[in-house]
Amino acid sequence: MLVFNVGICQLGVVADKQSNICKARSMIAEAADQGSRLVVLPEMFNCPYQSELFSQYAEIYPEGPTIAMLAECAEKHKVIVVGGSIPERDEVGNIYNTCFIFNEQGKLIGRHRKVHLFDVDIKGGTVFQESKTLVAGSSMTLVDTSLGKIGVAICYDVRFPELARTMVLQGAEILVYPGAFGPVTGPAHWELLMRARAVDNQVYVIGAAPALNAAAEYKSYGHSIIVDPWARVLALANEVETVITSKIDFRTLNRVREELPLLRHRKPEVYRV
Ligand SMILES: NC(=O)CCC(=O)C(=O)O
Repeated sequence: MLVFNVGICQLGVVADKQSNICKARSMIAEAADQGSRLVVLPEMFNCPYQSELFSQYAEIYPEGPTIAMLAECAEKHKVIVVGGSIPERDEVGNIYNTCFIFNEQGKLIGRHRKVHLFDVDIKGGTVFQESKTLVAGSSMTLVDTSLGKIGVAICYDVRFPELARTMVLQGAEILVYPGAFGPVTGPAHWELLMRARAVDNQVYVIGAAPALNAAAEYKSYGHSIIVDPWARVLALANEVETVITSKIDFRTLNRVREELPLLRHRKPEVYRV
């Protein structure tokens, strides 16, 4: 499909898992009512973004109320749902930061386990250690959909341009990043990184964040964003709970790649370390 709408549900995550699920359900409906064919949720949308809580909110595929809600909403509204992320427990008890992706029939078509865990200690700023409770994923996630090929990665994964480039070289036309930047790196880097991945790779980029919850321990920067292959910002939220939408038009992607053929001008033989 050449032209269609996409939507982001920038929901305010609270401690009550059931409330988060209900909120996601109604915001997916709202995005679908506004004409979105692809709906994206934020990182860790069913639980507060705190390492010590991930185990308590985790679900094992295909069980679990969050996973069931995503599948139901995709089928009911006939949309592709990129289900942000939730803590996922595997059969041996490891927990991952995982995005489940469902097609319009409510069928699971992809699952991305965050590859780069957010372990940082920014002096005077953010201290976070996902690896205290999470295990990293080890593969790239590209899904074939009725709208085209979509690459999915999660938040801190956006800082690794090699991942984006590899997905694009394998045909991704849209890169989707559920995320949750904080108040320190958010203003400095969130929009910059989303636009950088778009201009580097001449793709659409979608970054979906939770709304700011002033009572939460980890405060999301919000600012969900949709960027086109020329790095133009098509839609940008502030920090409050909202649904944002925009049109995606693959004729723009084709024109940008034709006029400025970056991907064809690459010289990988020069870039070896
Ligand atoms: N949830 C995350 O991965 C946060 C990443 C982040 O804030 C960053 O600056 O990178």
